[in-house]
Amino acid sequence: MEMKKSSSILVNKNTITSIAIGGFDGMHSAHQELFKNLDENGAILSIESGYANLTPKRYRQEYSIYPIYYYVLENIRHLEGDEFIKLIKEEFPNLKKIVVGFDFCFGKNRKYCIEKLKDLFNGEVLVIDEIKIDEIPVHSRIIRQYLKDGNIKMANKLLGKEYKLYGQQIKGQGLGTKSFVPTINLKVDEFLLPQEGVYITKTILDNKEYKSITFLGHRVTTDGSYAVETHILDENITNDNYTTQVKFYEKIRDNKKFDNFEDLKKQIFDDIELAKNYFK
Ligand SMILES: Cc1cc2nc3c(=O)[nH]c(=O)nc-3n(C[C@H](O)[C@H](O)[C@H](O)COP(=O)(O)O)c2cc1C
Ligand SMILES: Nc1ncnc2c1ncn2[C@@H]1O[C@H](COP(=O)(O)OP(=O)(O)OP(=O)(O)O)[C@@H](O)[C@H]1O
Repeated sequence: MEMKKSSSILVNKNTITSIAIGGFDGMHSAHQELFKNLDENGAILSIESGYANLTPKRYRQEYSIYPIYYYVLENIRHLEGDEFIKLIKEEFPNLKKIVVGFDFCFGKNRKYCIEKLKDLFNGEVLVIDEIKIDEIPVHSRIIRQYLKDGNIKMANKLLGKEYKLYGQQIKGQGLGTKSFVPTINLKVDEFLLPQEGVYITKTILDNKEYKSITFLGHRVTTDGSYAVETHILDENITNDNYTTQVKFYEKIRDNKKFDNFEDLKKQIFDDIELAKNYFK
């Protein structure tokens, strides 16, 4: 199906004939399976719990061609089952089909689930069985845990893409260029930060992608403060104040305290060699 990405603000809800419902933090491979079952006038109904940190709300549309409509859980959680369905029918008057996963529940105390949805909705309800990859069920909470454990490979496998976060460039200690290597220091809000350590990454500056290596953690060797720092391989990038994106590929080691700057510097150059070989 050849379709352009559509933003929910540009799409009239009257044209929508199918929706997928859920939280959709991560827009991971199981979520994408749901979206495959939407028709060409499909939409995503994303229920905001406030906990999303894999793809915070304003970054989610990037991962689907279907327009995303957001509902705040706090505002709808008190609804009884029939009230919830009534609301959806009012919002999308031409709705014919609802796509949800096997564990979808809704309404007050989440007491209404698939059977109730089929009873209450006078259209098609398509239920997707639990999607697993290598026997591991695909869920946002499981992906979060892999990231917290530094297991980027598994997180990416379940995501169906590289985990990517957005950050704002900030000033560092000013030590990097002088004593080690130049780095872009980032302030990251909203996104889950993987475990402390050194990672093979790609960094996107103004829509251009660069091979990079990224350190996340407390700078235990220098000032002890928490930092997210990216060093771009192969190129000399002057620090321009672009919103920066970092895509994670693999963790190469834990954060470590070094006895002196010289040892840390040696280690950083070894890390850089490893990263260069990874991308060969
Ligand atoms: C690839 C790489 C690996 C790093 N590894 C560590 C580390 O293991 N331990 C540590 O304390 N700091 C580590 N750092 C952070 C350095 O301490 C940091 O770059 C230095 O303090 C300069 O900071 P600045 O950019 O704020 O001036 C690493 C930095 C890079 C780029
Ligand atoms: N592995 C899966 N297989 C099939 N459907 C799924 C799967 N994971 C989520 N869904 C469905 O996708 C929609 C969005 O669900 P939700 O946002 O709760 O995803 P989740 O990844 O399970 O999140 P969490 O881990 O926070 O519960 C729901 O309709 C849900 O039933």
